[in-house]
Amino acid sequence: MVHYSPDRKGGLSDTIAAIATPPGRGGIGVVRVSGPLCRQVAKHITGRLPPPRYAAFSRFRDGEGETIDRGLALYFPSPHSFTGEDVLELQGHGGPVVMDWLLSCVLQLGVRLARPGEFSERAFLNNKIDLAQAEAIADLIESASEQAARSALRSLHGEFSAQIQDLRDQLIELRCLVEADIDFSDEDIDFIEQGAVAERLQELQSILRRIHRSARQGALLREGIRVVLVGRPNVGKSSLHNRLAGFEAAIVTDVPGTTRDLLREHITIDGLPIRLSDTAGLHDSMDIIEQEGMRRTREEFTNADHVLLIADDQVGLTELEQSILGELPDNVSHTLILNKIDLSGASAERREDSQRVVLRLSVLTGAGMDLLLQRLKECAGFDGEGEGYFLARRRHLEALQRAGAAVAAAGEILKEEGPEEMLAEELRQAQNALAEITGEYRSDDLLGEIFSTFCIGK
Ligand SMILES: Nc1nc2c(c(=O)[nH]1)N(C=O)[C@@H](CNc1ccc(C(=O)N[C@@H](CCC(=O)O)C(=O)O)cc1)CN2
Ligand SMILES: Nc1nc2c(ncn2[C@@H]2O[C@H](COP(=O)(O)OP(=O)(O)OP(=O)(O)O)[C@@H](O)[C@H]2O)c(=O)[nH]1
Repeated sequence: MVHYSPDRKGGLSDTIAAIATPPGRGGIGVVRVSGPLCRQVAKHITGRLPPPRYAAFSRFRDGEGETIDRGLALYFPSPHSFTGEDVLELQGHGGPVVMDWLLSCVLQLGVRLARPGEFSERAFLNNKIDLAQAEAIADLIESASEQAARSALRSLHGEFSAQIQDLRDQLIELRCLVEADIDFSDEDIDFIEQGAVAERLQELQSILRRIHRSARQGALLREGIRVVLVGRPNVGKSSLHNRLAGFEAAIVTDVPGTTRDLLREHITIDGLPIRLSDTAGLHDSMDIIEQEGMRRTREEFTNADHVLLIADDQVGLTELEQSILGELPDNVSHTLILNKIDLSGASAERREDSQRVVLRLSVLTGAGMDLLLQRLKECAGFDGEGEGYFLARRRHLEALQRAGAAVAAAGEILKEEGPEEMLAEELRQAQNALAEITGEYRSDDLLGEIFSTFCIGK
């Protein structure tokens, strides 16, 4: 991790450059430059200033006049560029040597190397994009599925920000009304009727809930859920893992205790990422390696979102499964899977009692696997529709929750006919929480935290 030391005072007046394309060999590679020195850099390297926003085929030369490469130069004069500053792109042949040479020539002209995320940070500081949009750029680059990418793109286009902004405007309007009422209270002018305020608070609450829901779905697309497979040896954990993962990742044998260590895999079900871990079979064993494996298994399921406890349908639940069920933490949901129905003769089914969901299936034949996929999506709270999501981050969910809590508190104050000043204060809190999402209300620490996780050149 590159240490992030924001120097925002003079930070925006210097010129930065980085290789914008991924490291290694590629068909094309791009060196991107942003800041006031772009014009000079263009003249030095290409011999002229390319016409604004037109790709100009040029010869790139180093300080000695030697040709580095021939490529396209693109010049975007401020403010009509990605960063809002003058931007120059030198698009050459992708290859580490050519790119490094080109970059080092640019850096000799008084330009400094950009920090990770610094181009996006400048776009943010120059009001080209807001914070949620900047985050969406990173999320788009890192998205693991098409659905995740689509959701990130919606945020990048400003749909998420627009909804947040709209909500904020409504909060501000309501707060102004309440504050006007405070200012004129001794003159006995009733600007607002209590019933009307209550109604508007409720409306705001329901919009907040709707946004939170789309954002939570989006966060699931981004982060997924952690699922752990547990069960006694030979019940079919590794087979299930492989079936879910779609390829032979774990070693499957009929010797009990084959899986001695943890196996982790990232899979997606209809776009929902699942971090799956297969664990050592749980049993009372004297083998020191197996005991260590079992200790890790227990550790793994205490950190899980969901546990799939697998048993053999022919055997059913024994004391061991009962004791595992007893060990599961309250906040970890679980499903009991009775496997190998092809041997027991039962048919695939889902049963539910007050304590748990039980699935009967066969990993070998695939019967009942659809029930399991459905169950996993249900546990994640994922509806799989894929439309209308925002690829939100925890930070956004948390801010939405705080805004919701403040609106709820405002409603309480109103109901109990508490002081209007307190009501206005809660509305202000809600408004600030929302402003954190788009970055209008922020700390430098937060910016550092966000942009330092970006890749170089972004
Ligand atoms: N070659 C190249 N491709 C790229 C980028 C880039 O920087 N360079 N991008 C980098 O992420 C993305 C595109 N993002 C961009 C965003 C804004 C502007 C821009 O010039 N905006 C001006 C003009 C807008 C207009 O003409 O409508 C502006 O906002 O004023 C350019 C690229 C993806 N592809
Ligand atoms: N008939 C039948 N056999 C199955 C089924 N699922 C798994 N098996 C078989 O059961 C045996 C054990 O499967 P594994 O997946 O290795 O079991 P495990 O629970 O991971 O075992 P350990 O690694 O020892 O903990 C293998 O021979 C599998 O082919 C099933 O649904 N039906």
